[in-house]
This record gives sequence, C-alpha cells and structure tokens, in this order.
Amino acid sequence: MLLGIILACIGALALLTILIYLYRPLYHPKYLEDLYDYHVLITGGSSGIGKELARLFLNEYGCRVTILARNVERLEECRRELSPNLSDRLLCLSVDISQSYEQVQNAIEHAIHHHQDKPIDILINNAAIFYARPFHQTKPEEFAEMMRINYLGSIYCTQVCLSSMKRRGSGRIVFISSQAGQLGVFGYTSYCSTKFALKGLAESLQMELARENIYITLVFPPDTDTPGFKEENKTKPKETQMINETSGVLTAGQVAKKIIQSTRKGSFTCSYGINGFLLTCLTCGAQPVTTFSEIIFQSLFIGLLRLIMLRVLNSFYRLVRKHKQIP
Ligand SMILES: NC(=O)C1=CN([C@@H]2O[C@H](COP(=O)(O)OP(=O)(O)OC[C@H]3O[C@@H](n4cnc5c(N)ncnc54)[C@H](OP(=O)(O)O)[C@@H]3O)[C@@H](O)[C@H]2O)C=CC1
Ligand SMILES: CCCCCCCCCCCCCCCC(=O)[C@@H](N)CO
Repeated sequence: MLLGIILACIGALALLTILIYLYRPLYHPKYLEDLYDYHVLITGGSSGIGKELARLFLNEYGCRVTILARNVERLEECRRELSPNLSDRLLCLSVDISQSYEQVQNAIEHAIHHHQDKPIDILINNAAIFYARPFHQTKPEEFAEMMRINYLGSIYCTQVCLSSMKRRGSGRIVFISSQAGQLGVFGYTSYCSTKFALKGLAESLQMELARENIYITLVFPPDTDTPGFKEENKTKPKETQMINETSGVLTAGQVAKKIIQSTRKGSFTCSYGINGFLLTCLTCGAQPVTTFSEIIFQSLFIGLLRLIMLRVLNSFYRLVRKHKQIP
C-alpha cells in the first residue's frame, strides 16, 4: 500500500517534470536593472502616453531620450516642460515618421550623433492617430493614412533601430497597440486594423529576434486620458464610448509606468486591470510566453474566458442594436 503511494507520487512528479520541460517559457529575457544613460527613442513623445514615458525615462531613470513628433510648437513646449534646464539629455526632433524610411533614418542618425554616438537601446513605437467613426463614414484615404502612421511608421523606426541592436546583441522594442488591438469595436474599423497589424508584426518579429537577445513588448492600454483621447471624444459615436467604458479610463502616467516595467522584464505583452488581463489571456493565440504563470493561466482558463467574453459581446451587440432606434 505504502509502496503504491510512493510509486504514484514518483510517477506524478515525473509527469509534472516532463510537462514543465515541454511547456517551459520560450525565452528568458534579462531584467534591465539600471537604465542610466540608456538611449530611449519615443515616437509621439510630445503628448499623452509618450510624453509621460519621456518624463519617466528622463527624470526617474536618468536615460537619454529622443522624441520624434511632427508639430514643432508642441515639441518645444514639451521640451520646456520636461527639461526646464534645457539638458542635452533630451532631444526633440520634428519628423513625420510615416513619410519615408529615409526621413526616419536621417532623424535617428542625428539623434545618435547628438547623444554622443549612443545607439538606440529602447525603441517605443507610440505615435499614432485615432478617431472613431463608422466604416461607411471613413474615407479610403483615411484608412490609408492611419495605416501609414500607426503601422508603417512603426516599421520604419524599427528597421532603422534594429541593425545596430543586432550588431550589439541587445535591445528592446515596444509597440503600443490598444485593447482595440485585441477585439473589434464599433467605430474602430480603421483603428483596430492598424492595431491588430502590430500584433502580427510583433509576433513574427519576436520569433526572428529571440536568438539576437532582442525582446519585444506589445502594449494593450484601455482608454487613457490624453490630448488625443480628448480629441477623439469630440466625435466618438455613443456606441464606441459605451463599449470602451467597460474597461474604464487610466491616466497617461499609470499607463507609462507599466510600459516601463514590462519593457525592463522583456514581457511579450503588457495589459491593464482585470479586464485587460483577462482579455490578453483570452486572445493569446500563438503568442510567445515568458513566464510559467502565463502558461498555467492560459491553458486552464481560456475555455471559461470564451464563455464570459460571449456574454460581454452579447451586451455590446444589444447596445449597438438599441442605439439604432434612437434617431
Ligand atoms: N489615449 C487612449 O485612449 C489610448 C491610446 N492608445 C495608443 O497609445 C499611443 C499614444 O496615444 P496618446 O498618448 O493618447 O496620443 P496623443 O494623440 O495624445 O499623442 C500622439 C503623439 O503622436 C505624435 N504623432 C502622430 N502622428 C505622427 C507622425 N506621423 N509622426 C510622428 N509623430 C506623430 C503626435 O505628435 P504630432 O501630432 O505633433 O506629430 C503626438 O506626440 C497611440 O499609439 C494610441 O493608439 C492605446 C489605447 C488607448
Ligand atoms: C473576458 C474578458 C472581458 C473583457 C471585457 C472587454 C472590454 C473591451 C473594451 C474595449 C475597449 C477598447 C479601448 C480602446 C481605447 C483606444 O485605443 C482608444 N481610446 C483610441 O486611442
């Protein structure tokens, strides 16, 4: 009897070891302890989430920061706010990242030169435009423009930064997607597509880069109180607004803080709050994993989460139908 129990225990242990071996995290990024003097490039760093990221990297972590955005006045204002003593550790450059690879390349070369030839250690692809509008009211050129900025702009910046990251065998690349990059939402046909595209990009690129010691973080914020969000709210359809409210509104500072944490860890995903966590678990698909807790949670709960999501979706569809009756 005792022998039977011992054998069963050994058997269970062996099975567990095999399972743990078979289903181990795919890679183990090194935690970035000390970010001092890191060169961080933030696209769209003159406003909202990007600006909070710049503030933290600059003032809390002692990084060298380069910001790329278009509007010169906004850049100048941001420079005065983040670095009143006009430190040369912050460089603000005016460039439209969606125009061409060459323009982005020139700007980044200039930034590297400015920061004593320090290549980019962390790239944050944050710049984007967004507005919510039903499909039939969105012009074809608007689809193209959003894709050019939100998706192609990220490609250009990433391509420019990658060659030196590969040479040095280190680097972190962040893509700011959105919860709207995890599920389709009324009014976001153009925006969701650009954010879903980033997910395909991030997954494929991580598979190419794991052997280079370069790690990607894909960020899924809910609504965040930023100048862009205020602008979006002026014309946002009621349906979109009500659906988004399910996940609440965060401050740009809250969002930025967690982006930095996840980037230091090298986590593939970064999400917010309980809804964000569940949504990321539900939509993990074939994403890479970096921790055992993700493996366990995802494998045990996805079925249940699907059922919960169907209930939530049902309420969204009801809401959309109901609004049709109001003239
Ligand atoms: N706020 C929210 O509710 C949420 C936002 N997100 C995502 O977070 C990111 C930041 O959003 P948020 O802080 O609200 O945005 P804001 O609109 O407040 O700021 C956007 C920034 O991007 C810059 N930018 C836009 N187009 C270009 C371009 N072509 N070239 C260079 N820079 C550009 C803007 O500067 P300029 O116009 O001068 O170029 C600005 O600095 C975006 O990717 C957004 O999709 C995700 C979830 C929720
Ligand atoms: C099983 C789990 C249940 C989860 C519930 C899911 C709720 C989804 C809400 C969608 C929110 C979309 C926010 C987009 C914000 C954004 O990107 C714009 N502000 C533009 O920037």
